Amino acid sequence: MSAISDSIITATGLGRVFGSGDTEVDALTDVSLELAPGELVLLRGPSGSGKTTLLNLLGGLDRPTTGSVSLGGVELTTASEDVLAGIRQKEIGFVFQSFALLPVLSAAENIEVPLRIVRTPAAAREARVAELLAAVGLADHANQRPYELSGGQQQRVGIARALANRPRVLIADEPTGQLDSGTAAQMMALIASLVHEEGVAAIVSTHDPRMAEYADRVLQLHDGKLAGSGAGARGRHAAAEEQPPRRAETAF
Ligand SMILES: Nc1ncnc2c1ncn2[C@@H]1O[C@H](COP(=O)(O)OP(=O)(O)OP(=O)(O)O)[C@@H](O)[C@H]1O
Repeated sequence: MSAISDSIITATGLGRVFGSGDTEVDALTDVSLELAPGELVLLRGPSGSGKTTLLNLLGGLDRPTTGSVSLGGVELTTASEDVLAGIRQKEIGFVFQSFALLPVLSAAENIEVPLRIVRTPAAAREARVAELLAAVGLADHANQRPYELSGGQQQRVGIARALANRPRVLIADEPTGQLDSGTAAQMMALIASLVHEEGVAAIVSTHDPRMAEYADRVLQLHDGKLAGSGAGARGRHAAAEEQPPRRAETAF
């Protein structure tokens, strides 16, 4: 009940068909979900099950064939390109499997890019970049370029950049796909702690079943349909540890 009224993203009956005629593909069929602040939802499913398609729709990078997505009360499905661009810049942080850093910029400058795009004043940019570099454990690597950093360090920069404008939603498509398993686990732990600290609603796709350890909730996609959902390990721990005070807070 409270998750519904608190949710930042509400997707209802999402469907996405690619192509037409003989080449038509039902990439996504009748997917409904909600995301609440401070919640890390893991999106699992085999290759081709529709994870990227769903994340693109939730992030306003693509429009559904059927259904609707609202973010903070704004209906993305019918929003103009200008409105969508503004929402993507200010309300959503994207993390990509390929890191997608600008190679000529340092770690600090990469993190600063989204702040420059929304014309944040220099002093505030500097403070936010320093805060984020520290939060992702790269305070000593501020001036290094991506090629001077390990894959895990590059993805830390990617996560910091995604959070730069204090988005309400974090969307990460296979953020650990290019990392070894130890680094991948560190990255998910980092994402989980930042999501909870910054109160961001996060949805993260992965092939790796071990990542459920860090999630509050796990959604399973199969052939473009939601095939199941359940509490992640974090969600189970949180429910056991936090339920009494939460109930008291939401008793009304
Ligand atoms: N632009 C497109 N044109 C045609 N078909 C597409 C397009 N994008 C995705 N598809 C198809 O939609 C289905 C879902 O693809 P999607 O990339 O969302 O899956 P995924 O779960 O993210 O896969 P992976 O884990 O391999 O990234 C697949 O059958 C794919 O071939």
